Amino acid sequence: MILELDCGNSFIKWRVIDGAQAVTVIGGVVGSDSELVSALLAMPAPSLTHCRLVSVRSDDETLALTRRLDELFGIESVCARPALEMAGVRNGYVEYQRLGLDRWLAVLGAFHLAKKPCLVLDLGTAVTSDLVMADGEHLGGFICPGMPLMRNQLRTHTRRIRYDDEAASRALDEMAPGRTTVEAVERGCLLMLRGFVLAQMELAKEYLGDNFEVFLTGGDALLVRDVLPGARVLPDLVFVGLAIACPLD
Ligand SMILES: Nc1ncnc2c1ncn2[C@@H]1O[C@H](COP(=O)(O)OP(=O)(O)OP(=O)(O)O)[C@@H](O)[C@H]1O
Ligand SMILES: CC(C)(CO)[C@@H](O)C(=O)NCCC(=O)O
Ligand SMILES: [K+]
Repeated sequence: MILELDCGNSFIKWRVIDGAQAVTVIGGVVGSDSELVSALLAMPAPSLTHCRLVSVRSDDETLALTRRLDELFGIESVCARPALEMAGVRNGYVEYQRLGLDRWLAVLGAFHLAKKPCLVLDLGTAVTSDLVMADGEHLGGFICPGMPLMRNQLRTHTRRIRYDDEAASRALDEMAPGRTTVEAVERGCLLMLRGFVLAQMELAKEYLGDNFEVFLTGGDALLVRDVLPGARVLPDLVFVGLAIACPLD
C-alpha cells in the first residue's frame, strides 16, 4: 500500500492506493500533521509500504512530517523535486526550482492525460493557472488569492465584516445581489474568482489556440465549474503528476 500526500498551505490531502492495482483504498483531507497521523492510525490496518509526497511547505515542516511517518509506520517518504524537464514537459519558470511543486505536478498530470495544449486551474488557498503548449512547453502562469484568502482579508482588515463559515457556505446557494454582509462578501469574492478563470480562458485561446483542454482541481474547483462547461474536474490531478514524478520500484 502506498501513502500519497499533497501538503498544501492549509490542508493535507492524503490517500492510500493499492500499488499493484493503483486503486484508491481510502483517503481524505486534514488540517494538520497530527490529524493526518490520527487518520492513518485509525485505518483498518492496510500496511503501508511506501510514501510519496509533494509539499509547498517549508523544508523543516516537510521533514518533521516525514520523520514522524518513518517513526510510526517505518516508511520512507519520496518527495517530489523541482525539475527543468519531465515526462515531455519543460518547466517555463526563469528559475525552475521556484515554480510551486503542486503546480508542476498538476501540469505534468494534465499534459500526460491530455497530450495536447492545457490550461490548468488549481483553486485552493491560493488560485493558480498554468499554460502548456502542444509540444510540452510550459509557458508559466498566474497566482492570485483563493476564496479563503479573499474572505479572510476582508474579515481581518475591516471592522464590520464579521460572519462565520457556516453562514458563508449558505450564502453561495444563490448569486443575486447580497442583502446581508455574508452574502455580499461571499458572492463578491466568488465573482472575482469566476472573472479570473474566464480571463484565463481568453488568455489560453490567445496563447494555445482553440484546441486546448481545461483542467480544474483544488478544494474550490466546483465553485467555478458552471462557467467552464468543457473543463475536466479532477480533484486528484496533483496525485496523477505525483505518480509520474515519483515512480516507485
Ligand atoms: N473536503 C474539503 N476539505 C477541506 N477543504 C475543502 C474541502 N472541500 C472544499 N474545500 C475548500 O477548498 C479550499 C482549500 O483548497 P485546497 O485544499 O486545494 O487548498 P490547499 O492545498 O491548502 O491550498 P493551496 O493549494 O493554496 O496550497 C478551501 O476554500 C476549502 O473551503
Ligand atoms: C502558489 C502556491 C501557494 C499554490 O499552492 C504554491 O504553488 C507555491 O507556493 N508556489 C511557489 C511560488 C510560485 O509558484 O511561483
Ligand atoms: K494545492
